[in-house]
Amino acid sequence: MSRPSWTPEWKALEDLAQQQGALHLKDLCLDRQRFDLFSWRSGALFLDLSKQRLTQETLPALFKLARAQKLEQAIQALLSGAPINTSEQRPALHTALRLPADAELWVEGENVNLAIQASLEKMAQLVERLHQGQWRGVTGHPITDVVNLGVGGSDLGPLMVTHALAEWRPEDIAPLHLHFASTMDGSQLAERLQLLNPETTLFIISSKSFSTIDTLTNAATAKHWLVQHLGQEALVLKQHFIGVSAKAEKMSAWGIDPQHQLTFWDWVGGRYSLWSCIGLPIALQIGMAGFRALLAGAHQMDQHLAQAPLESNLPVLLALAGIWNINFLGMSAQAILPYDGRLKYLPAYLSQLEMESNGKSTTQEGELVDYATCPILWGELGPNAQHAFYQLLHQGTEAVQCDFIAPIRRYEQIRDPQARHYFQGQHRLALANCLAQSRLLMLGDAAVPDQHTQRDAHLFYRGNQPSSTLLLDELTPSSLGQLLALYEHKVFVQASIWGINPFDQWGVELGKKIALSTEQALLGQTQMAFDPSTEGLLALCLSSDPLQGTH
Ligand SMILES: O=P(O)(O)OC[C@H]1O[C@](O)(CO)[C@@H](O)[C@@H]1O
Repeated sequence: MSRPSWTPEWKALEDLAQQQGALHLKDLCLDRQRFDLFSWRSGALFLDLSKQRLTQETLPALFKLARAQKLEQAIQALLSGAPINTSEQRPALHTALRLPADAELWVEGENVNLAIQASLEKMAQLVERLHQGQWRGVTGHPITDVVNLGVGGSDLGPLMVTHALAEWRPEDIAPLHLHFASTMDGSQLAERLQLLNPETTLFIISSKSFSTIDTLTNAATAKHWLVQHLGQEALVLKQHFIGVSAKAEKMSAWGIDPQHQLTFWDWVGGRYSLWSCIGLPIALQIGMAGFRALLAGAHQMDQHLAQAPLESNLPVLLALAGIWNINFLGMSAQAILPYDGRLKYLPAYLSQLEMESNGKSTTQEGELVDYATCPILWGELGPNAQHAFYQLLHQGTEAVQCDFIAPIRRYEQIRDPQARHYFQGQHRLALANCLAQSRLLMLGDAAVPDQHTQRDAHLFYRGNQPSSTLLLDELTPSSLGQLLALYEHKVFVQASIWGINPFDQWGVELGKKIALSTEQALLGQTQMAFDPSTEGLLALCLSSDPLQGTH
């Protein structure tokens, strides 16, 4: 495939950007048709791009670029299980994980859905035992607390969804509290262990590779804590650990009972794995029925991706708006701004999804790109960010594209009418702020005509910051599944247009290797020469290491 930047379609977009670069959003939105022209619905999601700096010429030109880059064929290759992760010679089949139970997907002579359904079944049995209070620790007490030990995709997805859907916890299950510990320095685990009872605590060691040092170090500390309090190492391993990984042999070598191992496949990328048994904490939180509803929502979006024409295909539209901003309007930052506290961990999850997937600078053909790829993506709950970094969005020097995300309806399940009244009032306030902020970012101080009488420069809002608004009818397992699959596919569409592989992450490997040799130096076990800066810092750490001599 030719580089996108060498195609006539790219050149046409550059010309368009030259002609339209000076257009301000406040002028574009004089067109009363704009909302109808630039908004679309799929299932429970409504996407509004009318606050993007798009015109009626821009989108068709972007569709031409997408077609020139063979986007439709790329989507087909993704969904059919073609080996599109070329640097690791395998498919990226997270979409297979959410197929309906009776669907078939044949990849290299095997219907992969059989193994997927069997894995879900084993997961359901473990969930059932814990929900019924039948899983007991070594002293015979039922498990009440489950700690997920994992990092990256083995932490961020389950953490985010578990938090987002906490209200969907079935009422008729045994009390079960979920906790997450990811950081290698042990701070989260140390804090948790102080509050937990070893007799009633179960750990999930969640690691696709089962070789991630962060997770294995936390797991070793957890095992030591249990054995210290309960003795009986063999029983502790059996009764207090579940393993989730693509490497069954490594779980067995660590000591996890095969009955308590859940396995998945190399063709599920870590950051795309919440749909697999890595999603065990989600199923523990919302039950298997809720977990299956999440999968079904994602499948609905997969079908939309496969079937909708590019012109009304939500992931394609979201991706193309991003391509326009990044490659033709020169924006290198993107903010994720949910206006719902339940989506607190969505920005961190999307940071991994987008930046680990598309933070690349070589094409699939091994050439250096001569265009920008993934922007720096960060975010925070919108209402909190208003009191933190929105100042930069409104008056800083950076152009930032923003994604505003909110449910339309909330708190309908609260039975007490008075409490419902107060909470729905709070949600209305959040929605009002969401719409007001995107409007102000678009229009600048033209949003408030009186402001024009102010001449002081420090009061000036320039506006023209583009944003997308994503409204969910309400936040449910299904709508969240649709939203997450939307972003997964947006990432894939952008990667396809940029000609990069979104499914590998070689850029994180070297850091892991050199951390090992650096740890050797901190243990005083290497004569290896470092650079002067690192040597200076190592010397400082070594001179005050309380563990020196005890290793
Ligand atoms: O599940 P694992 O194998 O422990 O990996 C955790 C994370 O580490 C990474 O490989 C990056 O180091 C991520 O891609 C992955 O989600």
